[in-house]
Amino acid sequence: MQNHDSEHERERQRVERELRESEQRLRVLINSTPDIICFKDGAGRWLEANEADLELFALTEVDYRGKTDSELADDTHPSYRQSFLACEATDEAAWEAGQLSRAEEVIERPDGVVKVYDVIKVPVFEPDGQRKGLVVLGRDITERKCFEEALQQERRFLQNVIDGIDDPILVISTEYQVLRMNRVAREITERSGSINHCAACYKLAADRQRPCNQEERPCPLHIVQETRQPCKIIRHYLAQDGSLRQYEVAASPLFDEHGEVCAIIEVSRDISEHLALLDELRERELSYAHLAQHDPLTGLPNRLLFADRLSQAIHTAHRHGRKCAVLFIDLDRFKQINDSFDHSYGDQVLTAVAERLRELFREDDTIARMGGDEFTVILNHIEHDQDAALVATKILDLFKPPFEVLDHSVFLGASVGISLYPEHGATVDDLVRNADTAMYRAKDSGRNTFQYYSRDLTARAVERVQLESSLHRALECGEFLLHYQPQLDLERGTLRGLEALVRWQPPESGLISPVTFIPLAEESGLIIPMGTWVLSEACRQMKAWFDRGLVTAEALISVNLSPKQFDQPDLVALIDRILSATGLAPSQLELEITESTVMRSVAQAGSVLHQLRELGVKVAIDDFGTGYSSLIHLKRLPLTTLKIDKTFVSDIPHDANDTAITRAVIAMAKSLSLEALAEGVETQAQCDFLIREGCPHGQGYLFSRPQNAREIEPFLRDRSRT
Ligand SMILES: Nc1nc2c(ncn2[C@@H]2O[C@@H]3COP(=O)(O)O[C@H]4[C@@H](O)[C@H](n5cnc6c(=O)[nH]c(N)nc65)O[C@@H]4COP(=O)(O)O[C@H]3[C@H]2O)c(=O)[nH]1
Repeated sequence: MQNHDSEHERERQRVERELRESEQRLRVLINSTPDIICFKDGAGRWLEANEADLELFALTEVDYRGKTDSELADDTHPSYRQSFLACEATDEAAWEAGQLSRAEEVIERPDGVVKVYDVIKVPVFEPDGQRKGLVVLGRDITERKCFEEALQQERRFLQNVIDGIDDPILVISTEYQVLRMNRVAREITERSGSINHCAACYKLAADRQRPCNQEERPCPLHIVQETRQPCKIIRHYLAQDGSLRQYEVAASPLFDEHGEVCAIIEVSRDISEHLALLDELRERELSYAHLAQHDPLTGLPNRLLFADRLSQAIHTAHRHGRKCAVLFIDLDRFKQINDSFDHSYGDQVLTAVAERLRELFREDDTIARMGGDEFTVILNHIEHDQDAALVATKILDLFKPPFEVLDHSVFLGASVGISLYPEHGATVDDLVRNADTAMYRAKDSGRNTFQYYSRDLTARAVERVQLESSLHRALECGEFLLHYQPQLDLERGTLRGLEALVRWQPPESGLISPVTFIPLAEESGLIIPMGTWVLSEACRQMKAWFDRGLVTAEALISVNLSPKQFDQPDLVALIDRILSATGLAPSQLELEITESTVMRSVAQAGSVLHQLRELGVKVAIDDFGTGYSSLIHLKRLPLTTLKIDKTFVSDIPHDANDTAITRAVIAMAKSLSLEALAEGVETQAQCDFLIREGCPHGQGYLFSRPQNAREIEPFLRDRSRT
């Protein structure tokens, strides 16, 4: 029994020793950690705490065991009070949660140091649910918290800085993700309904489902990634009020630690106002420039701008070896109007005059008001001296109808002075002064007229202007007629055909030669209607002669075509229409075109000639030998006849040169399989020479002068018998 007791005692002592040792090991263990560890019982009384915990709460010298937090709060320095009470509250929360809970607890120490602990509380229950004990583990996170706080502060500071900028700022990752934005950018995205600030930039800024592609919408992210340099682009946005806003988007790269672009900073600035201001300034500048160079009353260029334009016109004319003209216009009777009515009435009359003048001129002509009732005009590209007179006449015609101003009909006239570059001056001042002098001469010579600075030009221009207006009348009144000159087979004396030659028979004078009026008709464009009439009349007459048996089916009617006629775009169609209308066979029509007309543009002429040949019409080269035809070109063109110019024929067979040329032309015609026809055959000697040299055809006074249709008929009758 005693043995049993002592054994029991030894066993107890061993267990006690082991327990102590285990407790010591446990204590060493829990004391070896810097974390705080505490065990409480179900009523919140401290059972055990490690050294870290005791030191934290300055409990090393306090008998803490069996005391609650509230009791310890009374036993320790008052600065701990708040921490103990807070701890008690979080203990309770852990009990109620019934499971591990975690929270940060702040402990303010008597030395003023504030510690933050990350505290885990694990409640332990009895099987019947009674509270058994609470394990409290805490880690000092004061340093981390300080670091995080500093970081937060830094972030807040930076955010405040970018929020303080009034332009929207976005930081965008290379994955298009908006990483950060400032206040303005946030407000804009909120206003536009894109609340998700972390959305992709294309969704946020452009409401797109995929990244912008460079063509539709330039992407600063792409540009910066490619160039690694900052870039600027302009973007247009429709604002909520419907106005179009323009933003300048400046993007800069953000590099990572490897030097790679990891994001961009995009700063957008609304430059709409700035641009509008620039536009306004530009417009204002333009309007100042306009005011400085224009007459405020009529809006026409003023003296200053006129001088500038004239100097340009002189320069251009000089460079291209062309002419230009200055017209100086002074209103007749304007002073009377100004004196009879008030000045504002006079102003309105001047405005009306400016309006009429403006309508008359082409875009590249300048019309200016020099002051008072004086206007000037610059005519660029004057081809002939007389062209300026035609314009002056049109200006004078402008003044024929009265000006209706404020219920009054005002009759005005004008005097026009003309100076030409380079004949009448090489500078702005010379040309204006001389046009002015000419204008005074026009006033002296009875007003409502024009004068050139040089008198002989005026005389010629007047004649030309009159001739041109008479030509118009001639066409309207049917004053043109045709003469016909026979063309013969030189050897047999039979009729080859007839050349139609136009004449003008004005009622008040004798016949006028085409040499006088054809060039003018050509210049004024009148040649087109006139030429059409000649063609129709010649074809009609030829058909009539054919129908009456005066000419054979092989006989031709030759009609001259001037360069402008040849250039008509519908020439081939016109001839086709005339042939159909008159019933003449195409093979009976021969068109005469001068060498120079064809040589201007061989390619174009070739195409027209081919079309004419396809129609069945013959084509003769007129005045052959006077131009500079290249044989190669002649060979390529579908011609039928070469007409040897009468200047060569007139001196054969005496003149050695002309004889040689005529001989060569006949030989050339043969080698090109063309028919040669000599013009201006006046003597039998000429005719014999031509026959000897093998020229098959000719025309000239030797056989017949050109005569009207009725007069030529006996010749036709005679020849058709031969
Ligand atoms: N010295 C002399 N002259 C002779 C002789 N035989 C004829 N002539 C003249 O020589 C000119 C020949 O016409 P052209 O070379 O086509 O030259 C024509 C032609 O280029 C042009 N022309 C005439 N009628 C028309 C026409 O209807 N339309 C076009 N576009 N031009 C025409 O006017 C030019 C002159 O015509 P015309 O005054 O009728 O002058 C005609 C004719 O009268 C002669 O033996 N000796």
